Amino acid sequence: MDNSDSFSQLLDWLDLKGVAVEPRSTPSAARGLFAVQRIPPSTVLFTVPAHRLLNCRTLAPHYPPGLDAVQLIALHLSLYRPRYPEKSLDPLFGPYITTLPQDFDTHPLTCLLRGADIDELPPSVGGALERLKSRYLRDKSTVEAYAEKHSLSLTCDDFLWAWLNVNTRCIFHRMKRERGDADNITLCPILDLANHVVTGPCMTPRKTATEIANTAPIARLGDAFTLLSPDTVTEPGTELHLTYGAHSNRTLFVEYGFVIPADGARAEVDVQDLVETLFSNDKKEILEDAGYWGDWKLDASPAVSYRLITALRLLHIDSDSDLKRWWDTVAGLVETVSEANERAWKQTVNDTCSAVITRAEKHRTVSGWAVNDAVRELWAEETRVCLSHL
Ligand SMILES: C[S@@+](CC[C@H](N)C(=O)[O-])C[C@H]1O[C@@H](n2cnc3c(N)ncnc32)[C@H](O)[C@@H]1O
Repeated sequence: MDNSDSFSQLLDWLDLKGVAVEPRSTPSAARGLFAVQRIPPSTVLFTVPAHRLLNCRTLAPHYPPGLDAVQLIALHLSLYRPRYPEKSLDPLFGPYITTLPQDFDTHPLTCLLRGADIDELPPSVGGALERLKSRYLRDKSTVEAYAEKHSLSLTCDDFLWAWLNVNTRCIFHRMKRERGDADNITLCPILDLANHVVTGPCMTPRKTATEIANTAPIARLGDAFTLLSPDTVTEPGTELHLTYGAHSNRTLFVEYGFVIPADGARAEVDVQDLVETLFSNDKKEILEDAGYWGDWKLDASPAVSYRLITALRLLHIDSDSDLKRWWDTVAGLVETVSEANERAWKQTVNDTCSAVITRAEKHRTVSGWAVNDAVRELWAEETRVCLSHL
């Protein structure tokens, strides 16, 4: 939003006056939301009426059926992407769409699609980014087929911009009867200018009546969205944050394109790619049957995830009687298989940590990603976590 008028036009469109927050530039996150006055604890910052939220209910009346919420919102945004410095021509949500980021050139998905080398990322990060790319390509092909059927004109570049807006800016909002429905999302003006923090004072959405009743909204367009200030006093000039979730840096990087520096991050390493090669097919099948295949992590506390311990205990079993004891550990009937087995899996953790550190050493220089610093931090985090285990 280069044009400082855009925010006041947004407030006019939302029919909001005296809002105690405004967007300002930040050194590391483009824009953020800042207090313009002293704000008492847990104060209503603003309420966005249901018809100004961009979601499956507010868009459904304007499109034939056939798309899920992500696809529908992304389609709508891509049809009305502003040609900066021109405003969005959308008669429905133009003043809001005009405030969206101009591009996502530094987002890892954009870098990957433009040819960045996935091997420069830690393997678990690369795997997560490949999965994000698959989600994107699936949505893109669904929306392209829909657009062709309904004679709508789309470009790839605009769809990527739109899809990344949805992926990085949507928030949970109850739209459907089931709480777990993936369509329970919305874009919400103003709120989507808030950056993420892990801990500390945070704004929170006020629970809607629908959410409290645990049902679908009664109103056709769903509920309004009210944002509350943190539960402590906010001084003027302070940045107001949201917490996007208890995400690892891997998830923050892949989904949102940033990482939290060492001291604030929930540091963890996923060692599946190194550990899975150690297993025979038979043992892999046992782990799959037991529900313990994959999602094997270490953190810097230093802790080894229970899933990884369980898998490594099985790795070091070579008799039927020990296998029976292993099943007993899974069932919670005994604590361990044997002392020797405990020593063996701990040694495998050590060996794995050494391998992770050696691998990270080889990736000191990274060049292909617009967010090279973030990539370096991901490698450094792998080293830190693994050193804490040695
Ligand atoms: C919901 S938007 C927040 C507003 C955004 N900064 C803007 O300028 O429009 C989410 C995006 O903000 C950035 N972001 C959020 N929290 C951040 C943080 N703690 N550090 C760096 N960037 C952050 C990331 O680019 C993320 O994809």
